[in-house]
Amino acid sequence: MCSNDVKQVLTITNTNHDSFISDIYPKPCSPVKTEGIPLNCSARGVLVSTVDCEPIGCGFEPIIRIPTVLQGLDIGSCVQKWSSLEYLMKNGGNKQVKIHVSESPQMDFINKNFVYRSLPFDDFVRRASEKTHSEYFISETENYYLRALGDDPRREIADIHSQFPTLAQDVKFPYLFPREKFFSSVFRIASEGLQLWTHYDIMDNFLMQISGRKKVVLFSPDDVNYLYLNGDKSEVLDVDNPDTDKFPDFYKAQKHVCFLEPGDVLFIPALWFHNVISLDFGVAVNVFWKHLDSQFYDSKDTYGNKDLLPATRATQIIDRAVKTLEELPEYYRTFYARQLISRIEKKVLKLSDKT
Ligand SMILES: O=C(O)CCC(=O)C(=O)O
Ligand SMILES: [Fe+2]
Repeated sequence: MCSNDVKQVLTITNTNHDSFISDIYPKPCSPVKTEGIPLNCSARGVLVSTVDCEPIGCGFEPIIRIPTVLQGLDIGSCVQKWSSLEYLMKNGGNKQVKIHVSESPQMDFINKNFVYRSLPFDDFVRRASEKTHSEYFISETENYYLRALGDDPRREIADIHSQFPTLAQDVKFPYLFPREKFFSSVFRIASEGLQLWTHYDIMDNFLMQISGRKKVVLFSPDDVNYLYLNGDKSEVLDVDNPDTDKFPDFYKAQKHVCFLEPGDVLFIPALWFHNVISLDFGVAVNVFWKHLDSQFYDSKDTYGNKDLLPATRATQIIDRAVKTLEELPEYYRTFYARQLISRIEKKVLKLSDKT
């Protein structure tokens, strides 16, 4: 049987930002003015604030835009303090949080094998940290996952400074991107063994692992056709043991794997798929930022998971085209459908006639 090619994610272990930056950006280039990004931003702002490796005006030429584990960054005292459950519970308080609860440790968004419930934050932390529960919703071995939201999720963007101000004092965000591009900071707390569905996000992201270890499997956006997408999620949840009858092309997708320890920061570029397994009970905070000009993003999207506006518009146009093709008899429909597909391949993907 064919299996996926596996690559280790690049890890950068320097503890010093500047030398870390110069490892990645060895080639200074002349500043170029780019809208939205101040010319005088520090070298730290360079790493991930651009797309397609274009020079962005900070005197460095970005050479990578791939997932990277950054070790040795100073992300604050949370790494020491939050290893104590008592500390986390006391300083997180008892505000209600909405959580995912499932019997299976493999949480599946597409088949919805979980329920949403609410608990006070401190009770949730205690339950998520234990393997069997005396109080439970479904069963005494149920699994928990928190993806924190704003207090009024339809209006408010998740930010630990607003929703968990006391705990937020312990966290230093890795501002390797311009501060004004910041979008949200999200608490992620999971039971041991929990596997989170394979999905992509539309913004660049630093996933800060604060306590517990995690295995992350990533896939390049170039492999989208092998990932059996349903919205922004892949139908392939069990990436290490996929159903090959259902997902025969999945083995063609290259896996990029890394293991995160407390204190590690994983850069997940926008559109890179990720599947996350918590090897221990663990706490993470991730920071999303708008690396593109703000006009690309839906301003009403408080979750930060809506596709970019032109992508949404293009999808709607294609849906209309499909509906219009349905007016034709099948013989004609397939003929024109093939032509439309090859038009997109030629004009957008720049594939030649032969490919
Ligand atoms: O670590 C997790 O729980 C999920 C992380 C994630 O999906 C993200 O940072 O975008
Ligand atoms: Fe994500």
